[in-house]
Amino acid sequence: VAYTCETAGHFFLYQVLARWEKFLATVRPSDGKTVPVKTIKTEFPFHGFFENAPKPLFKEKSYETDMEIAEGCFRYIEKMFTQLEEFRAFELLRSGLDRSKYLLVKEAKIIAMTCTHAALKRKELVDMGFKYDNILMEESAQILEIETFIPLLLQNPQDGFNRLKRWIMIGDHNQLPPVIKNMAFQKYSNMEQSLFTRIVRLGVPTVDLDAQGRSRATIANLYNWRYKKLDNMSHVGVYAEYQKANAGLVYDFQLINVEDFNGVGESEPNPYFYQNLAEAEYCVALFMYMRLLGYPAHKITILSTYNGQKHLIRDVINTRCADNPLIGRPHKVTTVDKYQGQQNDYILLSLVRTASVGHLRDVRRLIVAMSRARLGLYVFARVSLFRNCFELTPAFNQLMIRPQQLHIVPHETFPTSRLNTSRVPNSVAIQDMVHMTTLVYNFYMDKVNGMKKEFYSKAKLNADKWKKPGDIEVKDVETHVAIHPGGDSDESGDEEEKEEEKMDTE
Ligand SMILES: Nc1ncnc2c1ncn2[C@@H]1O[C@H](COP(=O)(O)OP(=O)(O)OP(=O)(O)O)[C@@H](O)[C@H]1O
Repeated sequence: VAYTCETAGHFFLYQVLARWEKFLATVRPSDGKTVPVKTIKTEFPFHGFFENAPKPLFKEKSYETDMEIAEGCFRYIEKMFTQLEEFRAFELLRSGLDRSKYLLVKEAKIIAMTCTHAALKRKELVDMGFKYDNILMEESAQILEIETFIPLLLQNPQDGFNRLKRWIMIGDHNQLPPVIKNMAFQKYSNMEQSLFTRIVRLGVPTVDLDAQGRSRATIANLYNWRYKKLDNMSHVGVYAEYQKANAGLVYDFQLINVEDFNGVGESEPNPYFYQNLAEAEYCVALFMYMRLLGYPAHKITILSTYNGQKHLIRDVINTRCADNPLIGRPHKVTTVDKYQGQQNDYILLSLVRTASVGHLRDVRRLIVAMSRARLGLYVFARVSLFRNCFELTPAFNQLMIRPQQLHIVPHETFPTSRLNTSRVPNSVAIQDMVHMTTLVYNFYMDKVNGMKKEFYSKAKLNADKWKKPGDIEVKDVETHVAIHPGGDSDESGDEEEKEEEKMDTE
């Protein structure tokens, strides 16, 4: 009770402010009389508090200067109590929700929320007296036109005017639009057109990004044709990670043809739930291969263009490698649509379909898929199907310049010092999915056997070194010996202890 913000408030009022006002009454000149400079120093009531301040506190040269110092000191004290007053609400508001609401309305300078949250909580926010001047809307080409307006209406007008001053929309109409499940609404009412896209189509001036800083230049070529002007930022050609090749792989991007496995290509166990087992196995095999070479799992993402395939790939991973500490899981296994706005160093992409192109025919989906990788993009697909799709040709023409079999560099480990531009003399072309899975299995067994061998030879070495009790020589101690037999003031001492101390200070 003694140390609450409330008591601090009373203390300020009755002890601090009262003293300050008394001080002012003494030192302020009245009726044209002058007050001696010295009076400020002698009457100042907070000498004790400013004990640690550089001395002397008052210069005693002019009345104005010393008065300014005194007022500065008081402002310092006053600020502390003002802050305590601001925290006072937290003594009363006990639940996390109440506290966050208080912060939201009174303190927060920047508030982040989704448009869906804004829609759900609109009434609550307006009732709370929520206020804001600027809106920054990210991925606004992916928001329904009607939803775009909700964030603009989270506060009541003041004197008949909306206080909103600025609205910045960031988005890319070349990537995927909002999701409309009903086909009639989507196509015939054109509900999938966002306000952002409408504004762009109407010719409203926009600020266009003219350089990308994510992908290698070679990978950027797969999608930059879709933009008016999209160069590469300078660091993309300069940083070492962009200059080095992808370890164990000949190319930085490749389209890998996947034929039927046991006579099956795409399958549709439920309506619109497309799967392709051969591609799923191939993707996972490449992931396992990369992990065995030393690629970190969190740098690899597996994408597919269908939800069904996402589930199948997850199943394959759970069966083959998720519980294996040598391999584990990739950073994410998800759909291209869900991955819009995200990126990773290496993307393995499964296009699933083998009978018809399906919804990849929408170039916006292709652009999202091609633009997620920083350093490596490996696309698994039925080449004969996709190469004939007119809409996709600018990307597929480039993909098809390279061989359509995965080319690997055996025995190279991650990270490699090989430059991305250098030629690889002894690469191996993978014939098909079965070839890859067999190779990965053998590679895995070799690695495990190698590790076992190393482990046992080390164990043997340790066994050779084993000493019987009494074998250890007692050396003369040269360093300081403590007076007490249990005392340990030895400077050169315990490494572990030093580590602990270091960690403590950090
Ligand atoms: N100025 C910069 N310097 C260094 N790297 C940059 C710079 N700008 C962007 N990048 C790199 O590019 C990546 C992509 O940037 P960002 O996520 O802002 O793009 P975006 O336009 O939101 O992409 P998308 O919407 O397609 O996902 C960043 O993660 C960063 O690695």
